[in-house]
Amino acid sequence: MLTIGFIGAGHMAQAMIKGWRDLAEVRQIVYAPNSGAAVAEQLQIEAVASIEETFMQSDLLILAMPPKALAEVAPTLQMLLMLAPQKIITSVLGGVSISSLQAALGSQAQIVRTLPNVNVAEKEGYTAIAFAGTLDAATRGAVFGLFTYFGRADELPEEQFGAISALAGSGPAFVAAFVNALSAAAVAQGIESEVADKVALQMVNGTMKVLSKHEQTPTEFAHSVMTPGGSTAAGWSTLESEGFAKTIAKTIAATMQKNSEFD
Ligand SMILES: NC(=O)C1=CN([C@@H]2O[C@H](COP(=O)(O)OP(=O)(O)OC[C@H]3O[C@@H](n4cnc5c(N)ncnc54)[C@H](O)[C@@H]3O)[C@@H](O)[C@H]2O)C=CC1
Ligand SMILES: O=C(O)[C@@H]1CCC=N1
Repeated sequence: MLTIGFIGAGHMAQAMIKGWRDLAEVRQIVYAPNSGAAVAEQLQIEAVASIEETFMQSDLLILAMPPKALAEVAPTLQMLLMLAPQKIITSVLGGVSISSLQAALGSQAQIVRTLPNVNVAEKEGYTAIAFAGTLDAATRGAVFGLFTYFGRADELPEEQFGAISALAGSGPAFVAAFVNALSAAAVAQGIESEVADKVALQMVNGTMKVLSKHEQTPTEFAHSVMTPGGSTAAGWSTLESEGFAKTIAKTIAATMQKNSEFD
């Protein structure tokens, strides 16, 4: 039995717990100062009372608190790691590099830096992974296997984590904003809100399925919808003249800028 222990019980921890909960031979436990017990009860896992207890019971510890809480949590973990240096510490802290984690926890710590997204809850996640030099090949393979269980995972150079965080980590929020904007625009044209939400979701789901077949690039696909001289082309032209691509580029840049401030 492998025990995975979470420090932090927020949105990301909960998504990971859901994604892994039907994995045979895995037990999940969680610690968070105020919400741990309630989250554990809701997700039917075990709550533990302290960082020490989480550490001692876990084979793999997931740091899933806000990046700024690392300074608070690290001294306890650093001390515990002196007693059990083999524990694998997997961080999901946005923007926090392996070298910062090593500075906080000790240079010999077995650190994995990951960047999952909330879609892991439905096993449709994306996770970027980088390993500290201290991890052997077998451990890297085992951790990689856990993250591919709930979606796609790639080992990527840390320099790419900022852009990937904006794209894959924050991206679900931006896609949700797009769905919401489509639905709101239909409501403004007289469609009932429930109907607009349902139609927008079905359309986006269908589009993603077709695009995922990779038979056309997104641009080719868009052009296949645009009947020459037709209505889609008129809407597309407004999308371009109103600066849709520029807005997205600025959104990604602002997300990356903030992410870079956490290290
Ligand atoms: N939400 C997301 O989509 C993603 C989040 N992340 C990372 O996951 C981490 C958590 O983010 P969210 O779940 O969104 O935040 P959240 O605010 O939903 O959850 C944070 C959790 O950490 C706990 N916490 C706060 N201070 C703590 C401390 N000193 N010791 C132990 N636990 C503490 C809180 O009680 C809460 O359970 C962040 O580092 C974030 O960068 C990474 C990728 C995606
Ligand atoms: O908003 C954040 O800072 C985290 C990192 C990626 C998604 N959520």
